[in-house]
Amino acid sequence: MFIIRPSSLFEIQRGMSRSLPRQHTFVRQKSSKSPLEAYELKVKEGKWKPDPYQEKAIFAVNGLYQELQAYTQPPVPKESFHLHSRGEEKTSVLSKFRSTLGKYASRFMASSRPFAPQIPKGIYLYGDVGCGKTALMDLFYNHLPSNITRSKRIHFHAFMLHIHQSAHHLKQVKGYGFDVIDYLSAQLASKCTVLCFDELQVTDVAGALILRRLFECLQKYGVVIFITSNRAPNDLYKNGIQRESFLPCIHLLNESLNVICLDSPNDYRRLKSETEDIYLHPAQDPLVKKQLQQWFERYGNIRGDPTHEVQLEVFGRTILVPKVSGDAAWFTFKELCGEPKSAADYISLANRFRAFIISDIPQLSIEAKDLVRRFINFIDAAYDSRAKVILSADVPVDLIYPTPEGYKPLQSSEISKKYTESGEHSKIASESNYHGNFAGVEEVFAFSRCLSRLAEMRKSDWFQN
Ligand SMILES: Nc1ncnc2c1ncn2[C@@H]1O[C@H](COP(=O)(O)OP(=O)(O)OP(=O)(O)O)[C@@H](O)[C@H]1O
Repeated sequence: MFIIRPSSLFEIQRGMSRSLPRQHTFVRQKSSKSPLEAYELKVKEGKWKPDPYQEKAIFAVNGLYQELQAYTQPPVPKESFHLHSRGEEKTSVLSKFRSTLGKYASRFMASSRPFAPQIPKGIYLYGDVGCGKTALMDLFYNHLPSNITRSKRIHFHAFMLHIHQSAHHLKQVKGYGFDVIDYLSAQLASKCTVLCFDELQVTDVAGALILRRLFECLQKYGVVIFITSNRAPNDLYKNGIQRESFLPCIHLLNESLNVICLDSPNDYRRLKSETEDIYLHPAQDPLVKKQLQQWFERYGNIRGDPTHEVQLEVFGRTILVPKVSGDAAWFTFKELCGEPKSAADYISLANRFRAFIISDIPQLSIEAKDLVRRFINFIDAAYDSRAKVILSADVPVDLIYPTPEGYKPLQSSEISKKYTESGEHSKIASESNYHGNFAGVEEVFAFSRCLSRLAEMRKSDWFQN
């Protein structure tokens, strides 16, 4: 048994940034072309298919590029990112006066215009799965004008994990009166003029509240934001608890960003091409079991590194990886998703292993939100690190969880009826604590995105590198 253990909080935080998959630490390719020119070239060279929906969006993206050519971000006020000045402000009369003035000023700014003057409107690009949102964002990011020297492109999920971690640490050091999000935004603003967030989702009330404050602060410090999401701003955190406290954030997104719907019907991940037979069913079939073992041996190193257990330590917790050989890990679905695991856990796993075998996936009922959410988080992490994933399930992979086409919200009475059904699968499925009429609606959409990713991850060229 091996234990991998970061030694200190510093290590954990460094580990966090090191543990971000390649896509999160995205390196910008510099280019003299505009995003529009780069797009046209891709189509001309036949690398991309012509798509009128994307063309409309790329014109708007190019408009932002042109505005950025004339934009200079105002310097971040020094006191905004000094930990000490904030903590010490309470002591003198003068600083009390300054602090009161500051509060009035910030209240005024927050209510009327919480962003730096002349900041170009960023972009909020949303649409269905696989229609090219990230691809267009990447075109923008890789073809920023030469005057924009500082930029970041971050996967939203990983970014929020980082914010939660840093906020937790800062609150322990500075106490609860400290405006953590403003401080972190100032830090970020001092490092980037343009910030690209890929795949924004809002799934919990804490995230919703952080987001609102974060966007206010980033705009105040003159950071131009580009967001991609599967949801329109007005549909974010729909049916969420205390949604009313998120409405100002929606208002801010609508007001300060150019909201573009990429309503293309194309899911480019599903374009026909050679695929591997890696999503196997039924899981109990001896042939399926044999095939899984063969895949494990193909990516493991059975002779040099016989199958063993590994304990991986992530942020002070231990994740047990029951079967490991070389860079391959094998979990049953229950081991991977049957108990609480965070997105950070899955990101760490995806960074450590090159290939995953996930066996015995049951067909989940709609109320098995926690289980499917963990599975989706795992696939997201594996996709971002380009890991190979081989699955066995009771049913074809498309049927593991309902998709929007087959979705019908359950009434509470139907849910309780399902809970009373006996058997292993209904036991797994009954873990969710949800009791409303919209059980699993977010997860249904998230799962269809997950299927789009799985479609790309079974293509032969995914397996070639
Ligand atoms: N016009 C196009 N022609 C061919 N392939 C394309 C085109 N646009 C995008 N793609 C490819 O389609 C795949 C999916 O695109 P992308 O990741 O940008 O989708 P997305 O809208 O961000 O999906 P999701 O919502 O699931 O994250 C990528 O491999 C991308 O390079």
